[in-house]
Amino acid sequence: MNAPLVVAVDGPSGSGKSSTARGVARALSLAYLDTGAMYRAMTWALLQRGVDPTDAEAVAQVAEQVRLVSGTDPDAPTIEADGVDVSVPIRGPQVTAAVSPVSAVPYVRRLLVQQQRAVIEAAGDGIVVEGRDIGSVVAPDAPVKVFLVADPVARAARRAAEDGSDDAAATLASLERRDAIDSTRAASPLVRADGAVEIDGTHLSLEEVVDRVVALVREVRR
Ligand SMILES: Nc1ncnc2c1ncn2[C@@H]1O[C@H](COP(=O)(O)OP(=O)(O)O)[C@@H](O)[C@H]1O
Ligand SMILES: Nc1ccn([C@H]2C[C@H](O)[C@@H](COP(=O)(O)OP(=O)(O)O)O2)c(=O)n1
Repeated sequence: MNAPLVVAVDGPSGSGKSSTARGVARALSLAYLDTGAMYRAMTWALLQRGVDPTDAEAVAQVAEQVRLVSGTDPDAPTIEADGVDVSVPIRGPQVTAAVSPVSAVPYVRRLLVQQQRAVIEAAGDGIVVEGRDIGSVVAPDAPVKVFLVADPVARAARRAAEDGSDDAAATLASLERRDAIDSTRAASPLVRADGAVEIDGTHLSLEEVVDRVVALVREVRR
């Protein structure tokens, strides 16, 4: 059996990774994996257990107990932690504020990268995987790698609209704080992977971004 086709979509917060990856998966009948949801679900489970997310040693000690299950249907992605559907609470402000330090802990990354590779191997025809280190660490051999960027002000405005917040300045500050931690951490920082095609979605519609990625996939499939 051939290895599944992997489409890696990386980029900073709010650049459009989830929407683009789901759109591409739908257009090409591929599976979809949101690795950010896994880091968020891990963070949720640690907070539930009373672990201080900035205490790297405690985080590493408890992380192994957490059982995550990711559903890969782009029309209805799911994420469970310890048997609980956490799709809603992982988007809340407590998890958003705590996820960057948790995802900077090398042991957490080792655990989750292992699980992500298992999901990729189990994907039939192929899978669109989105996150920060997919093209650089999780699937460096992916034949299609996209680095999606957008102007921070546009990213914050989109995210604030999505969250129903009228405080775009606060959203921008939170997003820039997370960008800074995610890009400067020692373990798998957000970088443009070797061979990744950069797409700037600031002035493109979601459909245009999806079409560009679909075209990249069709090129490698020819
Ligand atoms: N090219 C685009 N044009 C306009 N809005 C977009 C575009 N791409 C994404 N969005 C919107 O921006 C918000 C954040 O997108 P999302 O896919 O969640 O980003 P990420 O996964 O990178 O955090 C969503 O509300 C989404 O609908
Ligand atoms: N492959 C990944 C995916 C996400 N992360 C971290 C970095 C992010 O701050 C958090 C949350 O990721 P998520 O993609 O849900 O964040 P946004 O929705 O883009 O704001 O997880 C990571 O370190 N590696």
